[in-house]
Amino acid sequence: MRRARSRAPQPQAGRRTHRPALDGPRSGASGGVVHLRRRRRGRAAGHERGHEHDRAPRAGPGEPHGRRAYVRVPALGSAFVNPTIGVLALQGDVREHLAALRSLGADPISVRRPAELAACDGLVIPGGESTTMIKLARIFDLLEPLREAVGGGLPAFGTCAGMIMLADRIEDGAVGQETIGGLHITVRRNAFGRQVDSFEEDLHVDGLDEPVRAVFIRAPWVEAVDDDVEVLAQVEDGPAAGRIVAVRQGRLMATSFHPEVGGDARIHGMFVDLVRSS
Ligand SMILES: NC(=O)CC[C@H](N)C(=O)O
Repeated sequence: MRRARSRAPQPQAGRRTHRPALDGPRSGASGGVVHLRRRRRGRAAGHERGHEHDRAPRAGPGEPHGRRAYVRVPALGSAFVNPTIGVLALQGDVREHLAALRSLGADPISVRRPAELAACDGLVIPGGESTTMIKLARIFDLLEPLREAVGGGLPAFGTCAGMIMLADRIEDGAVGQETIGGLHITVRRNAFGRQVDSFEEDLHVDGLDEPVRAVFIRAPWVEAVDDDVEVLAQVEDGPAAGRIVAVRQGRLMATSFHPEVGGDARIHGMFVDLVRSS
């Protein structure tokens, strides 16, 4: 298992640094204005990077006791280039996501502990089995940190079981099945049928010029979306035509299918761009 990263300060261009929290815009070293933004809540909690100077002082008045506040100081004029993107590694096809992210120049890490989650600029929740994944998240004390991180604005991308994990509401879930939530959708679990009903289809995805070969494996579909959710793709053929299978809502993305399978990293590319611009 990879541990939470603990590195010496790095001079690399584009590498993000953490500085004590400051309010409001302020002059940058080269005369430009650097907007210091408060670090997202979910990622401040349980933060355990290794260096004292990476750590912000304890939160000031008005902040919950013990919460550390962080700010991000982007290099002037450049988005951060190699974002650290975690893949929730409790169960499922973690390796395929790590490979896709690596091929895009992101810095992927496996996430099994709160400290690893806190080191992420974005998070992928893989395909697998959502009922198992959610139980393991509880057992590993990750469920609340995940909810706090996603609710606090951490960019997240769920595929198949990962879509279920991000959904606010489930139809046909296991009894009492919980989710991380955050994505304002109702997802229908196993909507296309059983494992033997798995299929592939060329799918047009909003934002991509050419269709993707979408692999559906005992997949959910999106039964309903709130107004703030953008539909990126719908099934084009067959009895399920019109069903919503890819969505975005702010910093959250989800697909019913598995873009991590088949060597086409364009949808991961959309997510990496989302992380870079967040
Ligand atoms: N391929 C998948 O991720 C299947 C999802 C699975 N049916 C679930 O409910 O979690």
